[in-house]
Amino acid sequence: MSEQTTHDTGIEVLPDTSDHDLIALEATGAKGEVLLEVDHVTLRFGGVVALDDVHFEIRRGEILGLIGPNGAGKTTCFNAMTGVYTPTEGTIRFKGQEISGQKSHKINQLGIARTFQNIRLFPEMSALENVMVGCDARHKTSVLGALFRAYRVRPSEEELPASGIRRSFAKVFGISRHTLEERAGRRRSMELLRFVGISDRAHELARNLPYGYQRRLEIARALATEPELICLDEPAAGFNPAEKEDLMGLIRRIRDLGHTVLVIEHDMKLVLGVTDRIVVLEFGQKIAEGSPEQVARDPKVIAAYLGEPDDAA
Ligand SMILES: Nc1ncnc2c1ncn2[C@@H]1O[C@H](COP(=O)(O)OP(=O)(O)OP(=O)(O)O)[C@@H](O)[C@H]1O
Repeated sequence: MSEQTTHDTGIEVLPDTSDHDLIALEATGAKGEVLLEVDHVTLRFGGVVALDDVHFEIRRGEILGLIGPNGAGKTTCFNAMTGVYTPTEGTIRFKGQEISGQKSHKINQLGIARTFQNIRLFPEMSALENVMVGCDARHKTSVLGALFRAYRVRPSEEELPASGIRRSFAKVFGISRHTLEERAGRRRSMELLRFVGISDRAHELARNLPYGYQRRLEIARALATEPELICLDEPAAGFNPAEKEDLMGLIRRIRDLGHTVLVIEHDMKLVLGVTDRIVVLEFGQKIAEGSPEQVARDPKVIAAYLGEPDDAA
């Protein structure tokens, strides 16, 4: 791992995070196939039509940007996809299965994780513990199994204690599945912290971490649930240009690990620079969809979102 560095400007730059031992997500489908489908979704809050017959697809392996002016319906769309709201009309399918109306934790188990515009961490837990909570969601041991260490399994050579009576005991009686899962979760959580570039403060309370670290910690925690689709809600909010540059690299590396990425972002440079495709909303309706180049040239997008045509360049 390289050391944390500082630009001449005094801007803190996080270390290169490409050096990690994370194993890529096991592929459960072909790259490019439809992973999630927002199928003609309308969502009303009383008289407000937050989403109006919105239809688009997210393909496996891509980085899709969801953009639009304030109040366009982006967050509502995220919330509908992650079980916070149920569409008034239309449906949402993930890997062909209808997920609209399902509970958030169930949708997470199916393989969708998200971060929030306003960071939501466990402030009194350490960075590492926050990520371990995400890993726990993948554990097989039940609460009773964990309490009574009910299931014991034969450990591999690396999983055995180094020496002494504990090693002999573990060889004869095995190790509880809960203990092994906990150790594996701790190892993986540390790798995830390294992956997002904040392992140097793994043991600090989340509430004491600098803002940029907290944002990355949210991403690490979401990744800990091993999502096939990770949804990032304004991940660059409050970042300086150097941090935005780092974030673009991180988003690409998340995709390279096998995750599909959906990103809501206001920063056009970041969106145009990192996404494969972009969907544009305005007043709850989809007004454009295409490659960053196509979207940046689209007169409707320029008028609605980018302001003057010069801004789109
Ligand atoms: N819980 C709610 N109750 C009533 N209206 C809501 C609710 N959530 C969102 N809205 C309205 O729905 C519309 C879409 O809001 P939404 O937050 O999805 O937009 P957005 O594109 O994410 O905006 P921003 O970029 O400002 O976050 C807005 O008019 C908003 O006021």
